[in-house]
Amino acid sequence: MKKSGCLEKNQWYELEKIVGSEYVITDQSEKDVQSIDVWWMTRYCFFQQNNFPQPSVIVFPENTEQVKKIVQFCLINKIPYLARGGGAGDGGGSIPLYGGLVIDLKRMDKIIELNERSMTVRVQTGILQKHLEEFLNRKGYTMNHFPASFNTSTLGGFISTNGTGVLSSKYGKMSDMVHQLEVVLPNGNLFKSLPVRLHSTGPDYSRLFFGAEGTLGIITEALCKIYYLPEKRSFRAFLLSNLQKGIEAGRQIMVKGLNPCLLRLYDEYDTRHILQKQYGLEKEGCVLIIGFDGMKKIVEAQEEVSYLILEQNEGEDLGEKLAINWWNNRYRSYYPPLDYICEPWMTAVMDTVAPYEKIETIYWEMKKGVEEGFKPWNAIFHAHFSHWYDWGTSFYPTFLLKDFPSNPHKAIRLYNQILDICVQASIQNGGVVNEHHGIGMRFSRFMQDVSEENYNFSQIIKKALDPESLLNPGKLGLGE
Ligand SMILES: Cc1cc2nc3c(=O)[nH]c(=O)nc-3n(C[C@H](O)[C@H](O)[C@H](O)COP(=O)(O)OP(=O)(O)OC[C@H]3O[C@@H](n4cnc5c(N)ncnc54)[C@H](O)[C@@H]3O)c2cc1C
Repeated sequence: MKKSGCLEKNQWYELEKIVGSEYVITDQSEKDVQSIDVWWMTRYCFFQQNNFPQPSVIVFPENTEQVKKIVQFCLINKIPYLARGGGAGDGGGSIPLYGGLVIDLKRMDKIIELNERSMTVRVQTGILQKHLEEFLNRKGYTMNHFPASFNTSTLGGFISTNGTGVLSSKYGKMSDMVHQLEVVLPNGNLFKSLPVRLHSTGPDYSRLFFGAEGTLGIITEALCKIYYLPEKRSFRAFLLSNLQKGIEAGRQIMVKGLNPCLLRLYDEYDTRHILQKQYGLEKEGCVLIIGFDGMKKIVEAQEEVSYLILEQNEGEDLGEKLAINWWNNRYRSYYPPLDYICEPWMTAVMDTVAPYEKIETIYWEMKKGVEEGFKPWNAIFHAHFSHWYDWGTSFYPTFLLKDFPSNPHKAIRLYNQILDICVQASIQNGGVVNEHHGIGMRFSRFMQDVSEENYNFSQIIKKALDPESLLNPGKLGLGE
C-alpha cells in the first residue's frame, strides 16, 4: 500500500473508536489552525491565501494507550502523521507537510505524580508550560523554565525542540531538566528510558528525543526536575560600552562559576530600539541584565563578585529598576503582540550557538551579510545574547524588512536568500544554527551543510525507527 495523506470517511470511524467521536475533528476552521504555526512563512502564505498543506483529520487523544493505537492505525493504513503541541513553533515543525493525521496532544495535560523527596514531577507532555508552573508554584516549587512562549507552548514541544528559557544560564536546556521520557515509537511500541539518567547501563537513549522535533517518536510522559521557589531572586542592569566588552564580562562571570540565572546582553540596536522605547533608557551602548536566585547568602556573594567583574569591564551600574521591570514584563517586552512576526514585516530568528572565541565573528559576519547584502531593502539586523554557558554563548539574531516585494515568489526568494547568508555565516565560522527554536522546515535544507556526518547518522536512526517515514516527514531534512 502507498503512503497517503487522505483519509477515507470510513477510516475516521476507526479513529472515533479509539478517542471518541467528539475528539476526531475534520472542520475546515480546525484544519486552517493546524496548518500554520508562528513561522513567518506559514503565516505569510496563509495571508496570501496560498495555504500550506492541511491535515485530513485532527485527533485529540487523552492517554498514552490511545496514542499507541493511533500510531498503529497510521502504520497499518500508511498514513503520515505528526504530534502537535501548542503550535507555537516558528519553523514549520508541526505543519502536516504530507497531509494525513495531526495528533493534537493538548488533552494530555495531567500531572501524574509530584515527588517532594526526589524533587520531580511526572506529567503528560501536552500540558502547557504555564499550567505546569502554576501547579508547582501552588506547592512551593518551580521548574525554572521560562521561555518567551511560556503561555502558549507545551512541555512536549519544548522537549522536542530542546528549548531554553530565560533562566537557562543556571538551569540549562530541556535536556538538563528532564530525567525520564516515555515515547510511543513509530512501530507502535512504547519506549521508556531508565528511571535514572546518570547511569552507565548502556547509552541514555532518552537523549535521542530531545531536539528530534517529533520525527522519531511521540513523547507522552516526562519526569521533570523541580526546585524550591527561591528565597531571593535579584536583577540588575549594567551598560557596557560595546558588544566586545559585554561578551567578555559575561564570559568571565560564566567561566568563574558565578552561576547567574539570567544573563542577557543586548547589542547596540536592541539597546537603542527596544530598551529605549520600552523602558525610556536614554543611553548608547550595550545593556546587560544579570540575575541571581537561590539562598539569600549565596546570591549575595555571587552578586558581589559578578558586579565587580562588570565594573572591571567598565560596566556602568544602571541599578535594579530597568532589570526588574524587564523580568516582570518578560513575556511582553521582547515579543509584542504577534503582528510583529506576521505580516506586514518580513522577519526570522536564527539563534546561533558557538564557543566564546567564535561567537563575536559570527555576529559581525551575519550583521554585515544582512545589512550590506540587502541594503536596497533597508534590512535591519539586531540581536541579544541570552543563553550563556561556561564554554560559549548563543545569540538570538533577528532580521527585519519593513518593505519587501509584493510578488510572493520574489518575497519568498528574498527571505531564503537572507536566511542563506546568515546560516552560512554561522556554519563557516564554527557556529551551530539553531540553539533552541529547532529546525523544522525553515532550516531543513541546511542540515547537510551543518554536518554531513551528523546528518547521515540521523538518516540511519530515522530509517531504523520509521522505515516508511510516516512520522512527521519533511522535518529536520528527514524522510522526504
Ligand atoms: C513569541 C515566541 C517566543 C518563543 N520563545 C521561545 C523561547 O524563549 N525558548 C524556546 O525554546 N522556544 C521559544 N519559542 C519557540 C516555540 O515556543 C518552541 O519551539 C516550542 O518548543 C514549541 O512548543 P509547542 O508546544 O508550541 O510545539 P509545536 O509548535 O506544536 O511543535 C513543535 C515541534 O515539536 C513536535 N512535538 C510537539 N509535541 C510533541 C510531543 N509530545 N512528542 C513529539 N513531538 C512533539 C512537533 O511535531 C513539532 O515538530 C518561541 C516561539 C514564539 C512564537
